[in-house]
This record gives sequence, C-alpha cells and structure tokens, in this order.
Amino acid sequence: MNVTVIGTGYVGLVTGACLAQIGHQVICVDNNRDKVAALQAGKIPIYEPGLESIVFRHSYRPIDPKADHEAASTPPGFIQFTTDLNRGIEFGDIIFITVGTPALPSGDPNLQYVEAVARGIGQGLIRTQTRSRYRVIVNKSTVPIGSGDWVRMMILDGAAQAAKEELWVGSSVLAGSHSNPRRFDLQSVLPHFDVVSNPEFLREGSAIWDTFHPDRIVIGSDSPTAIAIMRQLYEPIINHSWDPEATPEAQPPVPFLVTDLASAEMVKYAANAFLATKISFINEVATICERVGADVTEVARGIGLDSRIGPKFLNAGIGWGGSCFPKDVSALVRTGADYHCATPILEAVIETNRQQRLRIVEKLQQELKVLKGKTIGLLGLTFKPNTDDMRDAPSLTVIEQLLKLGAKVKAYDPMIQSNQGSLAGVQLESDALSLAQGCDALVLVTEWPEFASVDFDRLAAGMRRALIVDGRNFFSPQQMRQAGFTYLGMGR
Ligand SMILES: NC(=O)C1=CN([C@@H]2O[C@H](COP(=O)(O)OP(=O)(O)OC[C@H]3O[C@@H](n4cnc5c(N)ncnc54)[C@H](O)[C@@H]3O)[C@@H](O)[C@H]2O)C=CC1
Ligand SMILES: O=C(O)[C@H]1O[C@H](OP(=O)(O)OP(=O)(O)OC[C@H]2O[C@@H](n3ccc(=O)[nH]c3=O)[C@H](O)[C@@H]2O)[C@H](O)[C@@H](O)[C@@H]1O
Repeated sequence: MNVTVIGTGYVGLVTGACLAQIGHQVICVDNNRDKVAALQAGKIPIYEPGLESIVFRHSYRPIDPKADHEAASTPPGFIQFTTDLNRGIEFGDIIFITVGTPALPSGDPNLQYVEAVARGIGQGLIRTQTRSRYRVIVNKSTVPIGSGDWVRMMILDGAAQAAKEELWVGSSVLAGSHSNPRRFDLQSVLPHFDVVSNPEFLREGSAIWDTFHPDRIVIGSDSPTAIAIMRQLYEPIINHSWDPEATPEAQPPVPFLVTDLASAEMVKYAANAFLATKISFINEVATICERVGADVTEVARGIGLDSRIGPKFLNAGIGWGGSCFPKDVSALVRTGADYHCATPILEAVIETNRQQRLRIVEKLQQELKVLKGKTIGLLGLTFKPNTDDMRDAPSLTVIEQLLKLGAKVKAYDPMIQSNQGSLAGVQLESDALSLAQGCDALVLVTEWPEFASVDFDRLAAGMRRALIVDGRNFFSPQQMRQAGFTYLGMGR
C-alpha cells in the first residue's frame, strides 16, 4: 500500500521503516531540511537499535542499468524521504501524522505541529491532482481526547483556504465557478477522507521490536472503510506473516481493537498514566522499604509474581522521565480539569516522581553533608538506556539541583558526546573510569549495559571518596562493597 508518514522523528521514522519492511511503499515527510538531507544520504538522525539497517535495506535507490538486475531492483517495500508535503499527500492512500506534541508550561500538549500538518493536508488534498482518491488520515501523535474531530476540522479549514486561493488565481480546481467566486462547494473539490486514531505504544530503545510485536493495535474510527484499510495495512504484523520463522500456533494474532475516536485517544493516555503510576507506586514503596529495612527489589519480585499485578514496570529508582510519561500524565490531569474531574491519583503520581529525582541529591547530602565544592560523577544521562533521548531525563533535574548547591558535575553517557543547552556546566568524560577520577561520589542515573562490566576496583580506586548512589538498583550491593564502595541503592 502507498503510505505517507508526516513527521520523521522517533515514531515516524520507526513506523515508516517497519511498514516498508512488511512490504509497503512509504514516503516520509519532514519540514526539517537537515534531517531529510541526512536521511536521504543514509544517515539516521536518532539512535534506535536496528533502525539503521531497516532504513538502509529499504531506502529507495534509482535502478542502475549497469548493475545486475537482481541486486539493483528496489525491494517490494521501500522508504523515501522528502520535505515536500504535497508530494507526500499525492502519494499516500494512508497518511500518518506523527509530529511531536510536547508539553506547554501549562501541562497541556502543544498542538501547533499537528495543526500545521492537518491544515497542510487539507491544502494538499486540494492542490494535488488526486481529488477522486479516498484517503485515510491516521493520527498517531499523542493528542488530547477529542482531537480526531478537531484534526478533521483543521483539514477542512486548510482545504477551504486552498480552494479559495485556487479560485482567486483561476486554477482548474474550481473551473466553472469563476462567475461566482464567493460561492463554491468544498465537498465537490475535496476528496473523501476519514480521520482515524491509531495510538502508538512503542518504547524508545526497543522501538523496532515493539512495532513488530505489539501487545495490541488500537484503531479509533467509525468508518468501516477506514477500519478495513487499517487492518489490511497491519495484516502482516497481526498474523506475524512478516516473520518467516513465526509459527502461527505459537503466536496468536495480535489483538486488533476497534473503538470510537475518543476511546482510542484515551487508551493512549490511560496506558502511559497507568505505567507511570506503577513506577511511582513502587518508588513510594521503596522509600518505606528503606525506613523499615526491607529490600524493594525483593518486594517487587514478590508482588510481581501475582498475575493480577505482573512483574513489569516495578523497577524502583530515580523515577520516570522521557518525552512521553511526563507530558502525557500532565495532559491527562489537564483534561480532567477541563471536564471538572478531580485527578488526585495522577497528581500524586507526578509529585512522587518529582520527589524521587531529588532523593538522589538528598542521599548525597546525607553522606557528603555540604555539596558545595564536591565533585559528583553521573553514570548515564539519557532518560533510559539504548536511546540518545534527553527529553525530560531525570539526570537534568539532578544536574540542576547539584549545580544550584555548588557541586562540580561530571558525566559520562555512551550516547551523549557534546554539551548542549541543559547540559551547560557539566564536564563530559569519555568513559566511566575517567569519570570516576577525583569524584566524591558517583551516581548511576541510566542503566547502560556497559556499566555492568566496568572494573569496579579501578573505579573505586580513582575516586576521592568511593561512594556510589545506584539510582536504578542496577549493581549488586555486595559486589560494590567488595570493590570498596559505600553503596546506596533506592529502597534496599
Ligand atoms: N517518542 C516515543 O517513544 C513515542 C512518541 N509518541 C508520540 O508520537 C508523537 C511524535 O513523537 P516523536 O516521534 O518522539 O517526536 P519527534 O520530535 O522525535 O519527531 C517529530 C518530527 O516531526 C517533524 N515536524 C514537526 N512539524 C512538522 C511539519 N509541519 N511537517 C513535517 N514534519 C514536521 C519534526 O521535524 C520532527 O522530525 C508525539 O505525539 C509523541 O507523544 C507515542 C509513542 C512513543
Ligand atoms: O508514549 C510513549 O512515548 C511511550 O512511553 C513509554 O516508553 P518510553 O518512554 O520509551 O520508555 P519506558 O521504557 O516506558 O520508560 C519510561 C521511563 O520510566 C522509567 N522506568 C521504567 C520502568 C520501570 O520499572 N521503572 C522506571 O523507572 C524509565 O527509566 C524511563 O525513564 C511507554 O512504555 C510506551 O508504551 C509509550 O509508547
């Protein structure tokens, strides 16, 4: 199928690449020229394991007549990149919106990018020569409940504006209406389309796996035609037919859940809010564990074995961050407020998380007393391992607080090579051992696998004081103590 993906970030690029991998023809549109130029040159602007090889395999390359046909032919599914929105609109029977919806200071999501794209789609539907084709406009960006209808309205607005402009310049779009330029029938010039919601549940760092092995695919729509097209699009994933090694008996079909638009949008927010709640819950339990002498990792194992609770998302630590949990939980609180619903649980989830980040600094103060003039080394900066994403990373709160208290902050993260913006004032090191040199304490912020195989004896030996705060309960306390560290975990 011909698919256009507008917004080539973490979600858009992964979606486009995976759809190409299962045999669809994909055009990815982005208004960031540098990003598109890089992608056209085969450079992936983000770090996501497995993504580069899929994009490379399916990148559209013109057929070289001199090369042998087998090697030169484009694979059945392909992916192309462009800044030309109209080209994307002309191409796609299914058009995904995957632009960002970052939080505004109020906690509401910023919908300006979705609005710009929706209006652009409306204009493009008028301006491109494809007016008789039906389209499915798929909103994959996380947007507040009710946005599906609003997106439809923005598309119609964009279309109306373009139709008027076309009319004034006397384009063929409205040929025959020139005698009465103030009146025209938008429906007669606009192709039929439906807006569906298709929330995304991928996690950064395992985005490719998550896309091919989703727990469910959710489609919010009341259009049988659009639902059937979406089912066809995802069929290879639903039935695992993209994977030659999959045995249908071993893998039941992926649940394909059809809801109304508002419910699909709510599923996305409720899922993220629930996961964040689980983490804040275990972090609160962790604090109590510390006071009573229990070990939260054992407690999490004990409760996680109850199938009604489940073992996932019960890792206590420095708290949740990233581009989505913080903004999505806040957005749900804002929606509650807009509709006069109290949200005390969600507000407590946010507050617990805020305090959790600061508990790292409190632990340092407890051991080192005054932090002014002390050197603190951060192991890891990104909001989780296997990503380069620094959006709302817990490390940023810790850095801000340490700098405020007069500490010197050093850091090493395998993905972060240069100081930018919010990392001002942080000295970046090139590995864990050089980070530890002269530090009064180390803080494990991100559980990068490579930290498990560091030489802990050498790590401790290079420090002014061998203190480690393990913000992810990643290390074995015994092993760290054997290496000479004073070890502080989170709730153990
Ligand atoms: N990052 C994640 O793991 C997940 C994100 N989401 C949601 O998906 C949406 C996208 O998130 P990300 O991919 O992280 O965002 P991102 O910030 O990585 O990418 C957004 C892209 O859209 C482009 N863009 C902005 N305005 C545009 C326009 N007018 N025309 C064309 N391109 C435009 C930007 O240049 C950027 O490349 C958000 O609503 C987010 O909440 C949902 C699930 C997972
Ligand atoms: O909407 C989104 O963007 C995505 O948000 C999360 O995915 P992501 O933010 O990539 O990462 P997670 O693995 O969920 O981790 C989020 C944060 O929670 C923290 N976390 C996670 C699990 C846990 O047990 N403890 C814990 O502190 C992580 O360190 C990280 O800071 C959800 O898991 C995805 O389903 C969703 O699509």
